[in-house]
Parts: sequence; structure tokens; C-alpha cells
Amino acid sequence: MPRWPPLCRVVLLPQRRQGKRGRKAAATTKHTGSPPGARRQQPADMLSSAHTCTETACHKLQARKRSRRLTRPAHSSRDTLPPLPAPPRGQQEDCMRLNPSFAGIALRSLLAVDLWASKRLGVCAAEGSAWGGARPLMKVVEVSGHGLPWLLGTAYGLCQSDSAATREVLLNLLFALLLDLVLVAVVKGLVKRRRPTHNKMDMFVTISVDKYSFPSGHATRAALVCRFVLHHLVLAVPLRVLVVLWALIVGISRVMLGRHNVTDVLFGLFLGYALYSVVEYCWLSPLSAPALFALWSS
Ligand SMILES: CC(C)=CCC/C(C)=C/COP(=O)(O)O
Repeated sequence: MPRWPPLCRVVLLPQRRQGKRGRKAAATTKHTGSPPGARRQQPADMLSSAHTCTETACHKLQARKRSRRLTRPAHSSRDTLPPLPAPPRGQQEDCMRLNPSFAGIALRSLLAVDLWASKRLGVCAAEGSAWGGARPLMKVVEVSGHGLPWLLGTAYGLCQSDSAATREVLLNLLFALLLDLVLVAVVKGLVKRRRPTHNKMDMFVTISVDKYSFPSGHATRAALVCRFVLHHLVLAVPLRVLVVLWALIVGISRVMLGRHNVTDVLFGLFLGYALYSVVEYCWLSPLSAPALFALWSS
């Protein structure tokens, strides 16, 4: 590789390293052949001055660069300012508290309203509560939406059924109830929202995740069973209305008994309603699950 003459090193280095102001000056130099305000140089002058300043300028530049490199912090780049040091952890949390997002504020407000409303509506939470006399009745409603009677009742009906159509419907109801139990247990285990403080833990048969309240298992089951029954049972209109009312009363009773917050029940009703669509989509029939149905025919 050819060695560049010293002139090139001296002239090119400062131009490459200069900032905006330096570039402006360099543009003037390029245009006029000299820095602004200086005497216009002749080609011979330029050549001789370039030669005479070669060694000293080069040494000065290298020394300046070296000293800049020594004084510059290790993390800084040549063209950017060094990044500001991260604020201590406590200060970061303060900033987050001072600048919460819109979604954060909305969620906190919703939860505050939810807790306040749930406490006000928990009128059967204890015998001494405003509607404490209705507590035994609410507990009957609680049992009517409990998983155990529904599972046992469906399994019994399945064993007793002698028509293929009834068997198909009951098998799918059993599948839906089991799916619901699993889904609610998973969501409760993930969200881990504690039951309201005013709840008395005197519930009929619970499993470990039932110490959590989101979503309400009774509400999901009530919505799921309600949709299932309305689709697969031929009922008179008053009975259909009664089924819908039962689902709503089960949901409301959860808040009145102090078992749940309002949002637990609302989400539970939505989840149960949506779960029915999944059950419909995965409908088990002698065509889609022949092995399962063969159990009964043999
Ligand atoms: C033991 C079995 C088969 C089911 C447990 C049903 C149960 C206790 C659900 C909890 O419902 P909430 O979440 O509405 O309180």
C-alpha cells in the first residue's frame, strides 16, 4: 500500500474530526483557500506552510487527541453526550408513581370502585349484616350453583340414560363442567386475588384454589349451564326465564354473601358464556369421538 505523504495526514485529520462549526470554517477554507480573515495564500505559500507545519501540527493534534481520550469517560462516544446515570431505584418508583399511565389510573379507579361497591353490596356477609336473615337462603342458592351437585347429577343422568341423544347431551355437559373447573382453577391460580375481607370462609366443599376469588366459579358455571340448557333442552318460556333468573341470582348471591367482588362475578359470567362457545365448537358426538361413545354401547 502506498504511504500517504505527511501533508495528507495533517490536512485530512482535523477535517474528519471537526464538528459543525469546524465544518463551516473548513467550507470557507476550501472556497477561499484560507481561513476567514486570513491573507489569501498563493499555491507556493500553501505548499511551504504545509510542509513547515507538518511535524509540529501532527504532534500537537496527536497530543490533543490523546489527552481528550484520557479525560473522556470510558462509556462516551465521540459524537454523543455521555448518557445520564440511571436514577436510584427509589427515585424510579417515585417517577412511576407520579406518571402513571391512563390504563393504570383507570384500572386502579375501577378496582377502588369495585371494592367499595362489593363491600356495600355484601349485605348477607354475616348473620349480623343488614340482610343477615337472608343468608341461609343465599347459601341454598350457593349450593345450587356448586360444582359437586352438577358433576354428580350429570354423571348419574349419564349412567341412567337409555337414549343415544340424551347420552350425547349429558356427556357434553359433563365435559363442559370439567373444562369449567379446570379453567377457573387455572385463572384463580394465575391471578391470585384474595376473597373480600368481609367474607366468612364457611363455604360448602372447596378446593385449594378456592381461597382466591377471581373469577367466581359459581358465576362461570351458572352462565355456562344456562346457555347449555337453553340450547339443548326444549323448555316452555316461563322455564327459560327461570333458568336465566337462576344464573343471575347465583351471580348476585356471590357478592351478597361477601364471597366475591363485583368484577369477579362479572368476569365469571362472561367466561362461562364464552366457554359455552368452546364446548359447542368441540362438541363430542359418535362421529367425532367414537371410542367414547362405544363405552356405552358395549
Ligand atoms: C369441589 C368442586 C367439585 C368444585 C368446587 C366448586 C367451588 C367451591 C367453586 C368456588 O366458587 P366461587 O369461586 O364462586 O366461590
